[in-house]
Amino acid sequence: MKWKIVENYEELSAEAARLVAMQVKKKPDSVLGLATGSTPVGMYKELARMYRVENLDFSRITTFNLDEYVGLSVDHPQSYHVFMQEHFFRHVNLLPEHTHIPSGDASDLATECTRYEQAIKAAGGIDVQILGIGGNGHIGFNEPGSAADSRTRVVQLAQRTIEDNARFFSSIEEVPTAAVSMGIQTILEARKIVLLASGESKAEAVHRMLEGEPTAEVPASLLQQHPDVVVIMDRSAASRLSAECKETEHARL
Ligand SMILES: O=P(O)(O)OC[C@H]1O[C@](O)(CO)[C@@H](O)[C@@H]1O
Repeated sequence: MKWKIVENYEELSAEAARLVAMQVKKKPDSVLGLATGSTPVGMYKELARMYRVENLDFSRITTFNLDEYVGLSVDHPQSYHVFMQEHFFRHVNLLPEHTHIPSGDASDLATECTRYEQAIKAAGGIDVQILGIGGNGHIGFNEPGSAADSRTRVVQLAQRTIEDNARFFSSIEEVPTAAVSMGIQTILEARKIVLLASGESKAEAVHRMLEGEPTAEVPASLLQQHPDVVVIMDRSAASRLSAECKETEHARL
């Protein structure tokens, strides 16, 4: 894995957007894997600026989101469908039929998961997958204990994730307890992975991801087996890395 430590959230967002923009220019019909959560919001804002000001063209880009809450309709204010519209899709020239997010309110969720996997394959697989990281080391909604060979499926959310995400709902009781999520294997099949981590609350997970043994207990550590992962983190997220790890950052990128 390669990593880069930047000063703050603004720099993290700019660096992430720069990597995505490079991909979009290099391959205008790229397939991007997208993430929700607060971390990538700044990256989406910067990409929207690049579209407006620099004519970065998304018209041939296809996107697949990592996950969606079970039970929320596509127009629920806390659904990831609405999140993506608000933070990214409506600000750029992505075609609606090119954007994909699993349906968390499908009547048959198992069929929905299979359909989603097939859609990713039919699109030719994911070129660049953007990831955040949970405070417990989850990626997508693959909570600790998720199998390395897991694919898109219904997952139960860990108590910590429910607590972490309660800030987006009016009460913790409203946070869904399950989600449809791409699996670890689905994520590992992306040709390139860019993981973003910001803030002290991610420091322990980042340390275990980069410096711990790969283990299903820290799903992000399973990324160590992927040949092309870039981690972009700010100083607070990097605060628990060993001195050696911090010093080698540039050599490793
Ligand atoms: O960026 P945040 O809001 O800290 O969320 C981190 C992670 O949590 C999730 O939003 C799910 O809880 C992931 O999709 C994301 O990667």
